Amino acid sequence: MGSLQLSSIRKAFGDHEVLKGIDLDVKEGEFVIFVGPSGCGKSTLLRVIAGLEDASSGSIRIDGQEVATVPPAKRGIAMVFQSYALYPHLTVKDNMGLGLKQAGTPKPEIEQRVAKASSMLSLDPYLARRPAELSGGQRQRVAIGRAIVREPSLFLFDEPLSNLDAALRVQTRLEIARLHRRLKATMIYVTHDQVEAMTLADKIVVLNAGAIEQIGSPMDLYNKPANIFVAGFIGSPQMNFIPAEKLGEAGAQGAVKTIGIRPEHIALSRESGDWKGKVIHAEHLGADTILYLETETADLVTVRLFGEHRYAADDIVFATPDKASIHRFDANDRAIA
Ligand SMILES: Nc1ncnc2c1ncn2[C@@H]1O[C@H](COP(=O)(O)OP(=O)(O)OP(=O)(O)O)[C@@H](O)[C@H]1O
Repeated sequence: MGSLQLSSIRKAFGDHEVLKGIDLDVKEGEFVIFVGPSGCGKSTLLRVIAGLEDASSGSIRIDGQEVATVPPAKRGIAMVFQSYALYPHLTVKDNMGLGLKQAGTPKPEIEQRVAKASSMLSLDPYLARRPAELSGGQRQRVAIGRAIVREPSLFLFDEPLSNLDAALRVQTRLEIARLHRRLKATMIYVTHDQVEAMTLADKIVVLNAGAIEQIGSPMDLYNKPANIFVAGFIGSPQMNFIPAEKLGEAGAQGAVKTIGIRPEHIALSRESGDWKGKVIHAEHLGADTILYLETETADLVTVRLFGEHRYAADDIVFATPDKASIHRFDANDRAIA
């Protein structure tokens, strides 16, 4: 239960086409994450799957059944929103059970399903409280609990962690990962947080201006980005891009227009190396040191070194890219294998 196929999904608001023909195959039990810049259509795509928006054209099949004309409540989907969307006057327990009650589920079954979800999410101590008496993280767990009790075949999450502070985000992220392993349910999740995407997803869908740029596992996208957009979007700090002609490679390999090298794939030395440069800024993060260099070949090269290093602004250094980790792109920004 819980497979999803999207074919040629288009969505326009007036004459503004927000989704430009989306094809996607999600297998039962998969954790799929949509990422992309603000406004690229992530939330709209999720809302179309949920039935909260109608697609302008295209087909949506859940477990092989076309659902384009099936109302949201009948799609076997539960959605968790960034804003939690809890009822303030109801207790945690009643918030979690409300959907089942409205669907006419017998009371003993509601009790049993709420108890199970509550224990899974460590919400037992809070069942009698109202949302105002909970922290943001606890509220989001209640919203997730409300989704779980419905035993949907498909969970949809719309930036569920973005209202939480950094520590709670990590904790709730781990809870969602554990939940996915326990429930073995299909989950589709929208985020603009790369770390969430890289750590939770079986499969990441990178969207840009209403179209899919690439679909792949987190490590596929990191190691084999299909184009400059994906290469620049996945990985932080961002990959360095250098016009090939500046490196003298264009002559040797005519099709190569741009060279990409990730900051963590560049070695640094004070004595010798491929590119001479000057440190214009150094960020000492403890676990990492991030250096921004001005070099003869590129205006700005970002280098990420593991651990602490004593480089400072104005130091003269030599940077050497790891040859095996270089990405090459053609004139259409596509990766050259
Ligand atoms: N109801 C609507 N009416 C008109 N335009 C809309 C509507 N909903 C979304 N849009 C537009 O569609 C585009 C995609 O919006 P969407 O919310 O899907 O993007 P997103 O990728 O989720 O962005 P963000 O990361 O900022 O939430 C935007 O240009 C937005 O302004």
